[in-house]
Amino acid sequence: MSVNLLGQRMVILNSAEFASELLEKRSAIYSDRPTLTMSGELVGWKNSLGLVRYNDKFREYRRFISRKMGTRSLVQEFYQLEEMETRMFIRRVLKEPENLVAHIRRLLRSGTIILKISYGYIVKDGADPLLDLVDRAMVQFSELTRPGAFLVDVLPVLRYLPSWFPGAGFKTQLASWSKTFSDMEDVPLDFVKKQMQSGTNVPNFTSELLERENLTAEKEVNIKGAAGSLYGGGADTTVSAVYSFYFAMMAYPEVQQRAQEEIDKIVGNERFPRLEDRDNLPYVDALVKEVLRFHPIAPLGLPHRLTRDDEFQGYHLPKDTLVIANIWKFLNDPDVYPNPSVFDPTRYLQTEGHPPQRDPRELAFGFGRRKCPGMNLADVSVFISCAMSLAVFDIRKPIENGRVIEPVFGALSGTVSHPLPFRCDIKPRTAQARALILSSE
Ligand code: HEM
Repeated sequence: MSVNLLGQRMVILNSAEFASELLEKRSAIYSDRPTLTMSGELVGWKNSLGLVRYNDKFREYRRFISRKMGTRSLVQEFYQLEEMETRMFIRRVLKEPENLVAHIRRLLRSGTIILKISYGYIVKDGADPLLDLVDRAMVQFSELTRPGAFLVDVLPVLRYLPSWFPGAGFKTQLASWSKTFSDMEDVPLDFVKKQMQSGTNVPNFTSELLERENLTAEKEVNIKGAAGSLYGGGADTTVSAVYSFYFAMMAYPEVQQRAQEEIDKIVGNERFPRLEDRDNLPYVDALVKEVLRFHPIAPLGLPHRLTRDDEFQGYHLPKDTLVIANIWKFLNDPDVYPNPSVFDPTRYLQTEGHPPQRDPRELAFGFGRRKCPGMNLADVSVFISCAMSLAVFDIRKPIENGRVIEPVFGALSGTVSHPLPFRCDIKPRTAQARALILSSE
């Protein structure tokens, strides 16, 4: 489908095969990003990987990140951290099950994990200045990129007009937004440098690059940009996945039960499941795939910009076209995933006469050279959150005035889509499960 929005040509791909043909096989010309005047040019987010143009900076960022988490075996370095932090998460859920989202955010968004990986920073209990800063920056980013929020994105000329001019009022707040963005990159970088000088640094993404790379001013800018991008990309996405997992378990008790039976049989009840157990837990593994399909977290991915004219199946695509992959549609295609609205992990299990359905991870993380660089880490985070939760909790529909409340799934729109808030009843499965959770104290 092709639309023209005030002179900007956009092509929306509604077939996974087309996405692969164009964004993957012709990646060399389909990997640029659009220019966003407000958030990108004026506030500074153009230095964050998701918005970086397809150039040397892009290649350097990707190289930095791929060396740290580009393969499944590389992310094994984070297994222990993931398991430890997820145990803390489980304990918080036990103590305050009604604050489920807040706990998921603390684990995955508010970055106990990502801030440790990127900067070796340990988030303090209660108010934490760095956490507060990066969180503020992320909230501002989603405000700044809300479609239609700023006229200057449509009429870039407004950036040159005084703030009293109609439509240019954004200028009064610009300085404060830009400062939040630059602080988000500078404050943690200074933290790492100080830790390195004082010999108290816990090795991390930033310190390893500062040590290894031949440091020039430009390199340093790229290192802090790449580290900030990890937070930007990883903050909200995995939160959404784990939250929709809790919804699915409440709505599909038979799936929950089968996954728990598998864990009981393979892992037992004396310890939590570990990431090394994954190969022996095919149903839980399939369940994680279904979590990524059931609620597409990035329903339209991020737009790819075409850098020269192209022809495809008789159509002409002019240079500068924004090409959008309709990931939501790919993951809900009834020809690939029959009864797509049903949460069913058995789709991915091979049975007599039934080959497994396509692994949703091939679609959910985008395409070509812009494919999500955090996908291996995300996959590990989502798996361990699901497996540990299943091992110790029963997740049930809430009961109000003696009546079971039937769950209705809804999701918010946005670049990153979150499930609408829902209530669920979370209890330890057994006294032994409760003791296991508390033993992690
Ligand atoms: C389940 C979780 C996640 C999903 C579904 C997801 C999905 C995506 C998608 C669809 C894109 C756009 C790809 C494209 O343009 O074709 C993307 C980009 C990106 N993601 Fe993720 N992501 C997830 C988790 C993460 C994590 C944990 C990190 C960081 C550790 C991360 C970092 C990024 C970055 C930096 C980009 C921009 C890449 C670029 O423009 O070159 N993501 N992600």
